[in-house]
Amino acid sequence: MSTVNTPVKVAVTGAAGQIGYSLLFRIASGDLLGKDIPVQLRLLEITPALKALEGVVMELDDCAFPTLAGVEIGDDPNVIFDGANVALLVGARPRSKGMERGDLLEANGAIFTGQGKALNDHAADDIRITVTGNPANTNALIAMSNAKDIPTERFSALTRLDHNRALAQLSAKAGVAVTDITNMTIWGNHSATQYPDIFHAQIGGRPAAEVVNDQTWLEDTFIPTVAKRGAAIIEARGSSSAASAASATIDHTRDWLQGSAEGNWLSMAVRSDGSYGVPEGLISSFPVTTSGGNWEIVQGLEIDEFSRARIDASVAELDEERQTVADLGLI
Ligand SMILES: NC(=O)C1=CN([C@@H]2O[C@H](COP(=O)(O)OP(=O)(O)OC[C@H]3O[C@@H](n4cnc5c(N)ncnc54)[C@H](O)[C@@H]3O)[C@@H](O)[C@H]2O)C=CC1
Ligand SMILES: O=C([O-])CC(=O)C(=O)O
Repeated sequence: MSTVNTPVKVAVTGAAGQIGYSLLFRIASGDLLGKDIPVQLRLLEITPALKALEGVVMELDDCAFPTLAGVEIGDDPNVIFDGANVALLVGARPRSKGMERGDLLEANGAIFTGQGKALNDHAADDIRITVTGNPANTNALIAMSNAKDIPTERFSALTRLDHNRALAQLSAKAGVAVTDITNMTIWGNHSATQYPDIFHAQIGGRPAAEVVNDQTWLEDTFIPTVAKRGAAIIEARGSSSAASAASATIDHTRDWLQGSAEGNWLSMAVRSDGSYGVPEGLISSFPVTTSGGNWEIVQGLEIDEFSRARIDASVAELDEERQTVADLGLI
């Protein structure tokens, strides 16, 4: 992606927002690309937020990060995405009072059609795109559909926060370190319908569901806690997850670029090729392995009836979202 002297260009949208405030400093300090890779940040915001963003840039300057090779800011995606090697699409229109799901998809549709086109026309040939802004899966679908020259496998949406939340809940229940758990999977949509699957997860090499051996906990506590964690954070903190979302955005994109660990897999929402009965073309979360900037859906997992019903429910929601944005002419 870069020689030692050429900075990697990382574009971040919604850079003056909450997630941006946690994310930018981590990228600038080398957590995304490595401590010896210079990075140029290219930060996109809407015009009224540019002044706040200037303040964030002043703070980035004041950190004197050795890896930070420059910062560009602006409100035109055609300029900010120019030459970008990595794009983290965080900025999105939040749901406001009285807004229906369809309204939210429409409001974000305008953002992600424009950004998809701008990426198509201006990003570097090796661009990798992570969508964090909600509704993340369908926003990624919109951007992908509006960037016809970018290979579809370069688009992904974030379910790593859900994956990390699932690791944390399972490690607490089983009394093991998160590092003892492998092969966690989030299936489907980044929404309350998502399915965190511990039937294929392992704890110290044994099936996690067997180690826990508590179906009631799985159904009544684990799955709803993970799936509704975003709402619980909003309830407790008064605003949505930001530091953990930034951290997951780094984990997701770093592991995509640098490769997953041998013997483990990750959850990423990527374009379905029809695997596991997920309709082709939907951006759905799967177990994936990564290597050299590419991902592959893990094949051959046995899906029992319990898991099947939950995967199908989340995928049905994604299908409905796709239909809504298709009806709006966004894809
Ligand atoms: N996928 C996931 O796991 C998670 C996703 N999220 C989502 O991430 C998004 C950002 O969250 P926060 O940073 O907390 O929100 P925020 O409201 O603090 O920041 C969003 C920023 O995006 C900017 N923005 C809006 N439209 C834009 C556009 N067209 N171009 C560039 N920037 C634009 C806004 O001006 C604002 O500064 C939200 O959609 C949130 O729901 C949040 C947590 C987890
Ligand atoms: O629920 C929200 O609005 C924020 C989010 O996506 C999460 O924390 O998972």
